[in-house]
Amino acid sequence: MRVHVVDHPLVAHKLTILRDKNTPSMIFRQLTEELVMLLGYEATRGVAVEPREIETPVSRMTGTQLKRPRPLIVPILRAGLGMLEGMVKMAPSAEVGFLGMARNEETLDIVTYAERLPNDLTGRHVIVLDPMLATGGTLVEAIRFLYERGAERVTCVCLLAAPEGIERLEKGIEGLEVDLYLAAIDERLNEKSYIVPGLGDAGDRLYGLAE
Ligand SMILES: O=P(O)(O)OC[C@H]1O[C@H](OP(=O)(O)OP(=O)(O)O)[C@H](O)[C@@H]1O
Ligand SMILES: O=c1cc[nH]c(=O)[nH]1
Ligand SMILES: [Mg+2]
Repeated sequence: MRVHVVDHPLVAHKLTILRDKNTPSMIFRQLTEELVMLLGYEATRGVAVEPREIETPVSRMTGTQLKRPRPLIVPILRAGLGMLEGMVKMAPSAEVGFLGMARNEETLDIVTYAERLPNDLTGRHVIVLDPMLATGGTLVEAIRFLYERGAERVTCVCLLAAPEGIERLEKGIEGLEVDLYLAAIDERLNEKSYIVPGLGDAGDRLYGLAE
């Protein structure tokens, strides 16, 4: 797995406001979108392209276009949904599929409660969106699932990760090719497996309290 931390003053600035517990949901959603655009720019550097012949008003030229099949963006519900709009703005011709996964806050077991993806992901570059990589359980499940469906390549875009989660991910997906893009790697997990200092529960901060 290749881990890329996007080291940029705009990312650091926006992330600081996002972490602040006094930042209201409306601003949190807006900042999430802006951060995803910045991370998404880096994360899409490696998307497959092909030449395209065009005619400008002045001459013919060989330009570039995204290769088909286009990348498939997969937000992990709920919190990943807050990252979708920013990513789609960066790659408007990409397709979108959905994975609904929730971690049981007591047992930390992962439940997949929704899935709306193409049955066959052969040849697809999948870009997974989830703001938080805590224990890594969710992302390990998601990545394995996508590769089992035939994905050719998986890129994950997260806002924050705990070192424990990165380690578990590395072991859990050994042998699978994954690029992980992050705004920051935090200190650790607390006793409830929340990221410290983190930003709290991303789903709750985006959308209000979960049932
Ligand atoms: O690395 P892990 O320990 O698996 O935890 C990370 C997961 O926890 C959060 O989702 P949550 O389960 O809270 O669901 P939600 O988005 O519906 O709030 C987050 O968005 C990740 O999906
Ligand atoms: O810190 C954390 C850990 C898991 N999920 C979150 O939303 N936040
Ligand atoms: Mg949550």
